Amino acid sequence: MVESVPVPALPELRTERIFLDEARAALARMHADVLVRDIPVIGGEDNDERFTNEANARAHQNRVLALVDLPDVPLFFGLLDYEPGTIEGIDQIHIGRRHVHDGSGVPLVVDWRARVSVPFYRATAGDRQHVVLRRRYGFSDAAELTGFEDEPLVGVIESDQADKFLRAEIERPRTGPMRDIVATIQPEQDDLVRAPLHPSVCVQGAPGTGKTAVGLHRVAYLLYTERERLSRGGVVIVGPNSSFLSYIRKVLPALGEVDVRQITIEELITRPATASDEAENARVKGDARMADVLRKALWSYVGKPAEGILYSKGSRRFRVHDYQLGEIVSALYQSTRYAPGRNALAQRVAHAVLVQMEQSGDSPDDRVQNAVARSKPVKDLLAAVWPQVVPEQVLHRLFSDAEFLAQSADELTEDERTALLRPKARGSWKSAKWSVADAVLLDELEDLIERRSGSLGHLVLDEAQDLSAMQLRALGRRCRTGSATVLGDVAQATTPWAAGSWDRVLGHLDKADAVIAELDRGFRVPDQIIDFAAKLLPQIAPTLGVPRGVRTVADALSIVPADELSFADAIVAACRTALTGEGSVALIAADDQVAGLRDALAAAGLQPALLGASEDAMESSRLVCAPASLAKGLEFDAVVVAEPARIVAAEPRGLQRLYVVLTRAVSHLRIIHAEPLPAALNR
Ligand SMILES: Nc1ncnc2c1ncn2[C@@H]1O[C@H](COP(=O)(O)OP(=O)(O)OP(=O)(O)O)[C@@H](O)[C@H]1O
Repeated sequence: MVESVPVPALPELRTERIFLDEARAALARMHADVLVRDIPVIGGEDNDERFTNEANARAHQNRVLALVDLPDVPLFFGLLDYEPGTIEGIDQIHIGRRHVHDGSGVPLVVDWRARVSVPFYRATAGDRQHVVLRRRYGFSDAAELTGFEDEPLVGVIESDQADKFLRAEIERPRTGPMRDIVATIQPEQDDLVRAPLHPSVCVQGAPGTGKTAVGLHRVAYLLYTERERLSRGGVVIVGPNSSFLSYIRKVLPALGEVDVRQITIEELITRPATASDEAENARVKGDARMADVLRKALWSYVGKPAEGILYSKGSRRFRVHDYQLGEIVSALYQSTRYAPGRNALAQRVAHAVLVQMEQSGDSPDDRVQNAVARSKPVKDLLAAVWPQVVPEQVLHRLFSDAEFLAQSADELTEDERTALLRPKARGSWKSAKWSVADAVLLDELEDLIERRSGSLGHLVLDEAQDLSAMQLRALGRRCRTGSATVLGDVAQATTPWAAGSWDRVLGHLDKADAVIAELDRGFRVPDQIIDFAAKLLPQIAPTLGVPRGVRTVADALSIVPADELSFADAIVAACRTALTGEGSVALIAADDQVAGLRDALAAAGLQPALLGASEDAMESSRLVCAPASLAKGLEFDAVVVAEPARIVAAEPRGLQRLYVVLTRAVSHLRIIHAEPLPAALNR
């Protein structure tokens, strides 16, 4: 949406407005038609029928929601004039967020995802793709059509129209959650949005290059082209925390997609955390070597049969010797998951008994074999050599029994093993408390015991640079046959357990075949701010180049020294100045400084909202106080950063955190400091 376009000759604008009204009316009719349409119901009560009926009802409900006309979302944003004869019967198409047709099925608005819409994003004067003219519309915040600008592609060399619109769109003041970029997707972004479902895609991108936007539009695109395939497994977007999810939650519904789960990894791995970890503890628990530790720990429950078994039927006795049992156990050991291995042991022992029954003249059938497998001697054998275990039991023993840990974790260092041990963990595994990192280990054990069934159709991982190897494995298990879109920036990896490189991330996720792409045009952040923040790159990500800016903004960056006494006043003054401009403002500070500074702002009458305190913090006030740990992925028109040195000192990867914090501003960044700036920024 661009408001500041020149208003063209009035009659044509009037014609366009009438067309917009017609399209709106047509959408309302489509919505009404779906509302009254009967949902097919299959008779019968078994699971298949119930599942089909539920799926039909859900599809109907989603269709109804997708056709709701959102009052502040324009129905179309562009138009293409094609050379006559390019598309049968139509020379002109309006392009919008979804398809709208009139009562007789004639398209009024074509979905941006359709093949014929591609030239809207790709055609240039040098490569017209049969387009004669591209039109872009401007709308008010209430979605009223205010004007349009035409970009002829015939008889011109190249035009910078697109850049003008892009800049206006980026700088349109923010009022809360993220909005879509469907009207101004750039060619390099469009490549990724429209990449096929398989293979998976991994995008490394500097701050503000549009990774999150690309991921969300890609989901909308894939749901358009592959809806059937994806509806079976579903699509899930995993984001770093609930503030971030709240920030992105409106993008897909605005694109007509209402059936995508957007959750944190903790919500996906559904064990609620009741304990917390020190950073070093969590780092070890997230390390890829833990997969091996858990595998060894679990399989160490399987023992060597000390004696054979005797099965009695009437007056007859059948014996399976210890060496025979040993051979069966060895053949099954680690050849399958733990629980099916246990079942197979019972069946194979029973089979050995059956063979003896046959040799003695009986003709036993499957029922007899099952009865033997469930008999007391076989049950006793299982309890002795292949006991039933649950994940909590194994993990609790690992953390509380130093000898057991040492046997299972020979690849960990002594210090790492010490970090895992809980000296006071005396009680039973049933009453043990588990942290977020433990939940991921329990998830791994669960899969080692019994293979997880089902697979998502598509998984989007945002800020994936922060995930541990063990988290990535857990995510990969949920998407075994589906594909993934992995988004992130290794320079923004703030967790001590971060996997480190995209090759490693993709390996742990079991998507090593993914295509790795890079976005390097930073749309969000003005050049002056990018160049300043990029001074940190040689220290935090020496292999990455400096992102390319696309715009400069007057007075984008100012650095204000203060002393301890005037520090809070300087923050208040900077926030006040920022609020004189349009759009959103954030004060970002080290987590332990936020409460005090928020009080100072409140005492000065500025009424800031606290990010993380409620889902709608970013909508409830123009001024938000953001703890540095929650700023990732977010953006604000103006940002005030308090005391960079405190942000750096707060955590092991403080410089990475500072890089994140410095790259949140769309127009203005003010840095207030009483302590010296970190050395890297003074270079
Ligand atoms: N093609 C575009 N048209 C308009 N705005 C865009 C475009 N691409 C990106 N932007 C804007 O740039 C900003 C950054 O986008 P986004 O949050 O997707 O970037 P990111 O790469 O995920 O950033 P970060 O690494 O900081 O999380 C958003 O305001 C987005 O709307």
